[in-house]
Amino acid sequence: MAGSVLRGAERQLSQLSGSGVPILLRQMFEPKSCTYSYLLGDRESREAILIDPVLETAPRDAQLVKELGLRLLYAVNTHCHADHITGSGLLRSLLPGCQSVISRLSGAQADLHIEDGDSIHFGRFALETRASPGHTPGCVTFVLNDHSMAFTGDALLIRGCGRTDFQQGCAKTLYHSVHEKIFTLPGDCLIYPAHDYRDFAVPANMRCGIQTPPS
Ligand SMILES: N[C@@H](CCC(=O)N[C@@H](CSS)C(=O)NCC(=O)O)C(=O)O
Ligand SMILES: [Fe+2]
Repeated sequence: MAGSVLRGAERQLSQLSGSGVPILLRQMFEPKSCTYSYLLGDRESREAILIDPVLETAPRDAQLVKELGLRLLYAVNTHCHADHITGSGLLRSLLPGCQSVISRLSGAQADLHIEDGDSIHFGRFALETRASPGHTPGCVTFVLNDHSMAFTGDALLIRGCGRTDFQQGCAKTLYHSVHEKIFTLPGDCLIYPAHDYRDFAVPANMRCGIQTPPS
């Protein structure tokens, strides 16, 4: 049943935003590209946004939006992805009223183009757009209006950052973005990256690889 699939693929995170207003937050994972997508909703108005959806999991995401009784206003991209096709195009077909969003600097097609300083509103909440170029020139970080959460795309990953060797990447630019746009957030701001690359090889090889008992 779809419900059990959804429960396996999503994670319910913090219930309260920093301002004490209850926000709905679901973290969803797409295993092929190791991508996290984030569904954020206002429990009162039921307005919602989805950050970094993936094409293959767009039907799953649309179903979750319906099950939770949400109205998806925006399918938002932190940047023009190189490792997967965005689900925003399919989501706007599956969920009428949903608009696709990406930065103007990305050069990509979308219903809405955003720039540094723009806010995306859903119910009582808003996401502030912070330009955080370096991985790509059009990368942005989305910060919840009370600064309790930040969605960093590939600018800041888990103990690392996005690569800078293609898509007009620049290590120096990314260094400045991370230090000036992300590290300046409050110390208790929760960081939600776009990927979780789990390294299986090094931990296994530290234990002498895969050991099978002698036959
Ligand atoms: N290293 C990745 C390979 C996929 C990849 O290149 N991912 C990008 C983000 S999607 S454009 C990236 O910046 N990765 C960080 C890196 O250090 O490579 C993998 O392990 O699968
Ligand atoms: Fe990327």
